[in-house]
Amino acid sequence: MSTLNPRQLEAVRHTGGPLLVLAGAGSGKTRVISRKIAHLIQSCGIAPRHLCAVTFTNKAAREMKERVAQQVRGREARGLTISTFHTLGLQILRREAAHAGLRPGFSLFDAQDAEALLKEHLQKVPRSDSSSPAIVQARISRWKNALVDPSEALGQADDDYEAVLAELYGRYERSLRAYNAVDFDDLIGLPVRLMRTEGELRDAWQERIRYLLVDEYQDTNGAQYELVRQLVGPRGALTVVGDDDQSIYAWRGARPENLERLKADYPHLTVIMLEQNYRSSGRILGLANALIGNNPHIFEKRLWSEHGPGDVPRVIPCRDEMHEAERVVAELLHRRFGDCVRFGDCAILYRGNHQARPFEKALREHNIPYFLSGGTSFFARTEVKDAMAYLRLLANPDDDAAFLRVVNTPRREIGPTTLERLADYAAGRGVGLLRASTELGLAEHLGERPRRRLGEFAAWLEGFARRAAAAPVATVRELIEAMRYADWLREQSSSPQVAERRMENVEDLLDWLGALNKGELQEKTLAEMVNHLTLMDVLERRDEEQGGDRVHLMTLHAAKGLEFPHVYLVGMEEELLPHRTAIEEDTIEEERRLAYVGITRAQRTLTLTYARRRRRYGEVVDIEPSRFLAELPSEALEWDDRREIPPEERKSRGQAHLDNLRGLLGA
Ligand SMILES: Nc1ncnc2c1ncn2[C@@H]1O[C@H](COP(=O)(O)OP(=O)(O)OP(=O)(O)O)[C@@H](O)[C@H]1O
Ligand SMILES: [Mg+2]
Repeated sequence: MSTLNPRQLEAVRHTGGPLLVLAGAGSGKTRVISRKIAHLIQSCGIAPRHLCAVTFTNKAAREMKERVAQQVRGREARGLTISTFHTLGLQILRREAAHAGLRPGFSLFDAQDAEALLKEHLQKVPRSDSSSPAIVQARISRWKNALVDPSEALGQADDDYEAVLAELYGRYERSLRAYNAVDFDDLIGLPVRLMRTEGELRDAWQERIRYLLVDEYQDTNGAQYELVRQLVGPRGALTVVGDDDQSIYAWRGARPENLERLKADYPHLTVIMLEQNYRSSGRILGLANALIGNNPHIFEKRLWSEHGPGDVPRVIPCRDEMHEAERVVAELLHRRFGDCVRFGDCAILYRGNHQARPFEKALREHNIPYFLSGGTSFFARTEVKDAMAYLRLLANPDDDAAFLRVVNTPRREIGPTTLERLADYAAGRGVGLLRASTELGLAEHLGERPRRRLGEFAAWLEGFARRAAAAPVATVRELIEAMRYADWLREQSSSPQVAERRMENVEDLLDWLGALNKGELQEKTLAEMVNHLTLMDVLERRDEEQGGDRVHLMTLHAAKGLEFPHVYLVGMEEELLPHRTAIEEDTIEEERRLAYVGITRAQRTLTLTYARRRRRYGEVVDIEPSRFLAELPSEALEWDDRREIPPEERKSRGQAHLDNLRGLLGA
């Protein structure tokens, strides 16, 4: 407890009623949570299994576990739950599956699976075919996050289009249930529904979770808010910490007003504000305060720091995105070999994932190790998931999620209604979908044509499965060829080059399988090889996560809650940060908060960069520096490389803005 300031200490010791810690970036909110967990176990005698802490990402959960482990010895912490909302929801659903109408072993559909399901329905519902599955899915997700069910959605629809979407929502839900599957939003929504309708079940969970702590509370959405309320109940054994200035998930239904709503829902709420920042040097903090000062505020906050002023934050203008990447890489090399800074202490943060590419290229060219968070891993690629699903199904005919993934890949004209009836029938018989496809009893539920299509598919696949037992790798190759997967990829991809690259990924997977089969694992069955590959995926990810001395690359959203000694906030440009859609939709404040999150990740140095030209949708366009640069106090920034802009270009579109900035700098 010695390293907590008096307000933090008060927050840790306050266990008598609900508590909100409302404070700016780097003020030790997350530290309060991890210390409080230790306090509740060690001083309040609450058994760890009755404690639950919720964080925003898996990475944050891992870090929190590490922080707690420093306070509480392994044995003492047994049974403690530190997880994301989704993992907590999954844990609840696993226990209460039957109450939620799910059978054990239900599948979890990721966004891709869900979109594929919607695509099928889009072809069936009149007037819906012009919508993209992603847009429909986003709408459904918003409904689910607001705890609106399909019939309510239909009731609320005020035009035809909304009504069509609500209808799609209903069909989507029925399919999910028929497949014994849930999607990500259900992980929160279904537990909430259960707690609302089944008093005993809710009481049991309230008994189980005697104290709940929530980090990054400003980004909870309606469903998550309600889950917290149900779990906590009248006892109010709750600590939440948050910062309204870091609310950056409005687009996913997060509601910073949930901070205010707490006061209404818990009249005895205590609010503690923290004002000392322990993370950043004074100049960096000054920039952050100045920037966020341009947003209106629900709660006024001031942050101060005892650290010295530190290095002056810099701005580096660059010619284009490649130049930007090279400049940053040159800086990194300089830090590494000039200042003996670890690569792992440096982070490159950007608005959108696509911005990572030039950086990856430049880092590779200079042999700088890096770790890209949130990029698409090999095993998350559609084509690799397709091939893996075929492998899984060959190895285990009962793998229903794999069956659903491949039954229409490539297209086999087997519609959602057919699949739902098949799922109903299979559930009644207690067999997997693939087996059910060839059973005679199906005739009572399905017409002749759909039954024939299903039967043909199943027989075709079973033929391969039999041969796979003796010669797994060769058989899988044959299968990929027999279904003309390469042609399907060409049909599905935006260009022949993309299709080719995707086919190469499939080839890579097959090569990998071949190597496994030849190597020490020669005797292994297909099932064992598949499990091995799945495990490799897990291992690879874990390796990435723990990964040595590497530069971090991630989006601003992914950087929330983290800190790095040296931060490069790149692409400080109009239409990038703030993002173009935010400019169009007038949601600049959220973009400003995003920039604030970026700046406040930095501990010792902060470097802002922008490109004056950038390739956008295949065209090179002139770019203006971000308005947020102009909002920063000029005396607090060092402008790099002023010669960068040749005089003849001074009349370019971005010039007015630059002149403005220069004026501020007195240059
Ligand atoms: N009382 C303290 N004494 C020394 N260091 C502290 C203290 N409180 C917090 N810190 C350190 O300050 C840094 C920021 O703390 P923490 O991550 O908990 O802040 P936060 O409020 O959760 O930030 P964010 O809003 O970005 O999530 C951490 O490195 C933490 O260890
Ligand atoms: Mg935090």
